[in-house]
Amino acid sequence: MSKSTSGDFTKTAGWLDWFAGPAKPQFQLPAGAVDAHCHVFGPGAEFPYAPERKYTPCDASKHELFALRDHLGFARNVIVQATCHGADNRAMVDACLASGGKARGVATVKRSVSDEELLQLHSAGVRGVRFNFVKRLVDFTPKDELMEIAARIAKLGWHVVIYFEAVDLPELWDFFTSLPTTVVVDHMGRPDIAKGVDSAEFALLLKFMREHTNVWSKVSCPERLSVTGPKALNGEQNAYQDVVPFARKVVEEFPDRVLWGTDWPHPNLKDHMPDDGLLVDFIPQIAPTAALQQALLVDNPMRLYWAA
Ligand SMILES: O=C(O)c1cc(C(=O)O)oc(=O)c1
Repeated sequence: MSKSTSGDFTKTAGWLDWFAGPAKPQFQLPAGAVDAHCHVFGPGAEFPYAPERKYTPCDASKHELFALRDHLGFARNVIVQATCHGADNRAMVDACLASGGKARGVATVKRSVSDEELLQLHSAGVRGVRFNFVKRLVDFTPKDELMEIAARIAKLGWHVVIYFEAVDLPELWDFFTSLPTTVVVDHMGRPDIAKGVDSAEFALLLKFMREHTNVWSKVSCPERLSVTGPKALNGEQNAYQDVVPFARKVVEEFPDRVLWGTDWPHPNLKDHMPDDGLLVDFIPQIAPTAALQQALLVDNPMRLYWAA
């Protein structure tokens, strides 16, 4: 049965709901593992979707997120503000506050945010802001506005999460490299997997991380990036083979600056909805040793999100 969208909302046509009844992962997560990229959607009746949104999802509540966390064996979540909520952080903040210290957040704010609001976000567990440059998700925000926000949140010890597509990195380079904080790239900067791991496009992401030691990357979303699969469905233990060389390269070269997350509830997937249990089983393909797994899943996210 299709999942609902509550309140006065109708799901975007063709919307794929998150996978019900995920498998128990075969991969045993290390103790204290963090799902460092996931979202909550609404519920729309309680936390309305933003008027400026580009899609309307099915509801995906904090209760469902926490149940998934426990089922998969994660200890903690980092809840990233989804663009369907714009700069209204209430659903994300509510989830952080209800988590009993098991969730931190990444917010979206406008230049008009007050210092007091930033402090309230901090005490709810927010430790970063997200700047989004994916044109199908958001309208353009002037760079001077973003830089002003970055300077303000730097004082709180927060970082900036950036979401962009690989083809846009050259034009965003100067802006990204002048950010005054730790900078976390979402989903490896969305490389075009069909171009191969030796492409000039992916080389630019590696250069970005090599030359700028404040830059981290999430090695997440193989289900979004993969062209040839196989899909994380029906017990598949070797999913998304074409993404493995990309993520493994980043994990092995920058073991102290990588994060992993489910991306649940997987907004805007068009082809299939992965089984999140099998997505967890993808991790040892890209982080093959216990030391790499400990850094990726525990030490790095704890340093970035739970240091203070
Ligand atoms: O590729 C996407 O559609 C997507 C969207 C969002 C969001 O709407 O916030 O977040 C993500 O991490 C990925």
